[in-house]
Amino acid sequence: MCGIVGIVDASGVSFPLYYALYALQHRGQESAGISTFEGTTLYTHKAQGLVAEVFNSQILQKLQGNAGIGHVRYPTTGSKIPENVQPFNFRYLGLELSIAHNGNLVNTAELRAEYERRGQIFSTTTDTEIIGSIIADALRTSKSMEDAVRLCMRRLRGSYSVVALVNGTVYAFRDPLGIKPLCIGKIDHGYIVASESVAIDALDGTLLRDVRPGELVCIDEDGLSSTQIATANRRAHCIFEYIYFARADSVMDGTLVYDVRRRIGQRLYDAKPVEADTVCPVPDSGIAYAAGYAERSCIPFVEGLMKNRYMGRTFIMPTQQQRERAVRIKLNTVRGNLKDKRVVLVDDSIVRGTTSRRIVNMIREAGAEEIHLRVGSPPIIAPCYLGVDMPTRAELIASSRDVEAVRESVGATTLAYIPLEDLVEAIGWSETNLCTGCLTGCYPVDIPGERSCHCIVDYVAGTHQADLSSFKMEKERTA
Ligand SMILES: O=P(O)(O)OC[C@H]1O[C@H](OP(=O)(O)OP(=O)(O)O)[C@H](O)[C@@H]1O
Ligand SMILES: NC(=O)CC[C@H](N)C(=O)O
Ligand SMILES: [Mg+2]
Repeated sequence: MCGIVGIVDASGVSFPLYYALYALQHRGQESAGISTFEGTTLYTHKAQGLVAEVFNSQILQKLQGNAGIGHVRYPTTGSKIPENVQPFNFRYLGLELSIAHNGNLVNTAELRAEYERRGQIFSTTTDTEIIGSIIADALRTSKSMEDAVRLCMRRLRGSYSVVALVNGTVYAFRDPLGIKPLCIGKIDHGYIVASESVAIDALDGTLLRDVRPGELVCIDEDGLSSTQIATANRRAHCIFEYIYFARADSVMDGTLVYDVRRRIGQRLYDAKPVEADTVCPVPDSGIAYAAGYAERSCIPFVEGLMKNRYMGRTFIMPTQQQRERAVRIKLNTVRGNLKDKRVVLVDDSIVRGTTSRRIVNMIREAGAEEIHLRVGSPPIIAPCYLGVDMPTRAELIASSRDVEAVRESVGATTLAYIPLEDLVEAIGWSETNLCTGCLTGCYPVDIPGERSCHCIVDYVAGTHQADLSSFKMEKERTA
């Protein structure tokens, strides 16, 4: 679930890109990269590590130009090797293309084989390079960016929000189902597209609207324009973005994520009330849920776990050993707030069970009398193929256990999950407009061996609509 950003700003982009990536760090901790363009030169700096480790002001000063893109990676296809760090560059007779992607394709192998047969040489093992190859190949044969993106939308199966820098113009597009988020903002001297609105906030910008599913947005020195490339009969926004991935202060597809999580917390109490002394969140993402639960139950919100602020997210770490060790360093108990207490412990999700098992144990050792675990998502029973690194059923604690067996396995006194209908209502999109694959085992794209709920996608004979007025776009969003 990487983070992407694209900026055109008349006063230079490397520092704004850096700040935007900083705001998106929670979406990918493995590597970071920026490409900018000035004159005829494409500049790129990228490496493994956190944003603050990869860049410093000297490096940023060398990334010249008024247009650029950036990426933070959380690997889903292709391992954790330096070659797979984004953005990826493609150069051909004066064409300078750089590309960054959030999402995951499910037809990578067949597309790669096809392009290899056509003579394409690949230097990474990611799905993203395929997207770049399709675009570079189309532009090389003098097609327009609109045609190149139309070809992508016809050929790619899976999720993709993409930013591309083509000779100093920034393009952004979102798959026809809008699986991964992408939004547009106005900043002082230009425009920004980013995975989440917190990146726009970091630059003191204004969120204009989300990129529509199937839309191609173009930003250059003249401003912003947009073309609808494809339309679908439904959306499929990733439900796990609302549950875990997005920052609570982001507005995503029209909804403040904090509000969604707080509403879920309230409904969690309604679904299975319990008598207790304290409501305790599992930081970070359990906090908004616990706030809602405490509000509805009138049980005091008390922090029984403290998070070490220098630790990243543990779920998105690549190996189980790293995740296990990290949970203990990341979270510690506040003993005085737990001793002899009946505690409602609220978290957003139980995926592998690494976190819950460990902290239930820690809270019990701190002297809690009862631990009632409440979870802001239904049981996660099926893998994600579309951008979250939970690839097999075997690693998901709820895929082969019922609620009672999960409770026993994590050691809680009671355990309750939010029902899917309540989660969907709290989000505000109908279930048919959400991707619920990890909760239901039914996916919005065809995946061999899995059930799919079919979607119909139409390709629009796209006319380029100049749309330079931010006011007009704002009105559109609120209409
Ligand atoms: O069952 P598990 O496999 O342990 O995964 C679920 C946990 O992982 C996530 O937290 P994480 O520490 O990644 O990030 P956070 O600080 O944003 O909550 C999530 O919020 C759950 O707490
Ligand atoms: N999490 C993501 O969006 C990852 C993008 C891409 N699939 C990669 O693995 O690099
Ligand atoms: Mg957590």
